[in-house]
Amino acid sequence: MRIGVIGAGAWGTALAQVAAHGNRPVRLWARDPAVAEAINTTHSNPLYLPNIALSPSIEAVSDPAAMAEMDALLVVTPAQAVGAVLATMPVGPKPLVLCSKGIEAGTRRLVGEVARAIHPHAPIAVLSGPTFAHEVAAGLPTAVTLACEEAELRKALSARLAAPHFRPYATDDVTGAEIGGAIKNVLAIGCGVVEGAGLGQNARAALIARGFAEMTRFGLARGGRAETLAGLSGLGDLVLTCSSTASRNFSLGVGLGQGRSAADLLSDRRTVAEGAFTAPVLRQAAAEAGVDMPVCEAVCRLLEGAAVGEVIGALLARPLKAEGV
Ligand SMILES: NC(=O)C1=CN([C@@H]2O[C@H](COP(=O)(O)OP(=O)(O)OC[C@H]3O[C@@H](n4cnc5c(N)ncnc54)[C@H](O)[C@@H]3O)[C@@H](O)[C@H]2O)C=CC1
Ligand SMILES: O=C(CO)COP(=O)(O)O
Repeated sequence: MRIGVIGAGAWGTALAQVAAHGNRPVRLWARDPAVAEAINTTHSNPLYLPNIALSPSIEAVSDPAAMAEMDALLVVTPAQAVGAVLATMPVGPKPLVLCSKGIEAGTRRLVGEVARAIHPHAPIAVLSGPTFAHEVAAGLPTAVTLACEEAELRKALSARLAAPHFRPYATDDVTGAEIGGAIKNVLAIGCGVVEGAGLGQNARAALIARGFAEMTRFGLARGGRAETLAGLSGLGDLVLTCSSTASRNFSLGVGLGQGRSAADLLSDRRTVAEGAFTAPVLRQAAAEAGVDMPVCEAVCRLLEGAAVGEVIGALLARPLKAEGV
């Protein structure tokens, strides 16, 4: 199975490196020809994944037509760009493996739903989990969820993408896998705020646990399964992203917690902090589904510039309730 990767940011490049293990040929599409040129000439991606030597069997291209020869395509652009980029790609009946984490603004569709609408003949899979790109690219042990409704394809993709340090766990719950990855980015911003404002470890653990209850409520309402939400792509990724400044979302939250504005923090970023885009869409999607998500709502308010003390105070002053989802 010849693998093509769409998107040469940190995660697309790391996934190309995984798929190229054992010197298997992989084609990596970069929007910017200069990025493709740098990858081909230096076998590295200094802009998005510095200090990692890439396999010479990765060939970078910037012409979408070059992806026509591939057997399966991994989609790894920022979530808000998936629709526009996929519309330019020669997909047809090729499987699409969605690796971006988010919900599309305006339509409130998960990335898999966006792909299905544009390429209705392409089978859909989702690869998601606790995966900092630089660790995966450095060959550190990593496990992911690989979701696909079609059993044969699920098996084939798992076998093709597995590597000695990279272990996919299979499920047919595509929706559940997508929802975990999208929502954890919003919650990670909240945990970063807790860190930046010095609110302590108890508060961070409370936010992770109550945030997970929100993720589960929303995931079940959209048709995902509880076991997926409690797995690698849900709880696993939530714990990772809520624990480290290696996360762009957590770091954004740290800045907010220190009193800087979202506009200021986002203005000097080349790399994507998906939670900032997902939060307002999630607020609408939750209202539409009738799901109460107070922690995600608090993150929206913080991104809009509300004061940390006021937002945390309002969260804590909510009526007391029973624990559970
Ligand atoms: N970096 C990580 O550790 C992980 C990231 N992800 C997800 O993968 C997706 C991509 O993230 P990264 O690779 O980290 O992003 P990045 O910020 O490193 O790079 C983004 C890439 O997308 C390109 N890009 C930006 N806007 C575009 C547009 N409008 N059209 C086409 N290309 C565009 C940029 O040129 C760049 O190549 C996100 O949804 C992220 O949540 C998932 C797992 C791990
Ligand atoms: O999705 C990720 C880890 O699984 C990467 O997290 P950040 O986008 O917050 O860096």
